[in-house]
Amino acid sequence: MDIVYIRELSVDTVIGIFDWERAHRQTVVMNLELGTDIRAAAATDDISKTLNYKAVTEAVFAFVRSSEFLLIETLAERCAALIMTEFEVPWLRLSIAKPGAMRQANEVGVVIERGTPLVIGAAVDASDK
Ligand SMILES: Nc1nc2c(c(=O)[nH]1)N=C([C@H](O)[C@@H](O)CO)CN2
Repeated sequence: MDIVYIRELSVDTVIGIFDWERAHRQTVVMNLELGTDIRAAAATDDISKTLNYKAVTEAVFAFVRSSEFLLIETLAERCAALIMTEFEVPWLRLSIAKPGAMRQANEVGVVIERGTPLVIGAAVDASDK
């Protein structure tokens, strides 16, 4: 499986369980690893044959910016569903961090993996040997 990735996507949004968090936007930082098969795009040099990271970045940015969830778990799950549905991504790993949410820590957050990794290439069958 190949991966198209987006690192350190920063978005201002309403997120959190406390009153002050409902009143002030905070920055969340996202990392995305998106399972794909890049071979058709590489063979043709054609953007339409790959997972366009610009399109994914813009869609995720717009969704997160307009969201108002309490938990980063909910935000992560909804972003995963959006990406897998709109961009036909079969597998992804996604992290969301809230830098500065905790005085004692540099950042806190969640990492989720969803879907089934793509298997690329012929499987080796032991009975063929
Ligand atoms: N697992 C989680 N724990 C906490 C969350 C969260 O979204 N997921 N949120 C908070 C508060 O909103 C926090 O960010 C403020 O300090 C606490 N724990």
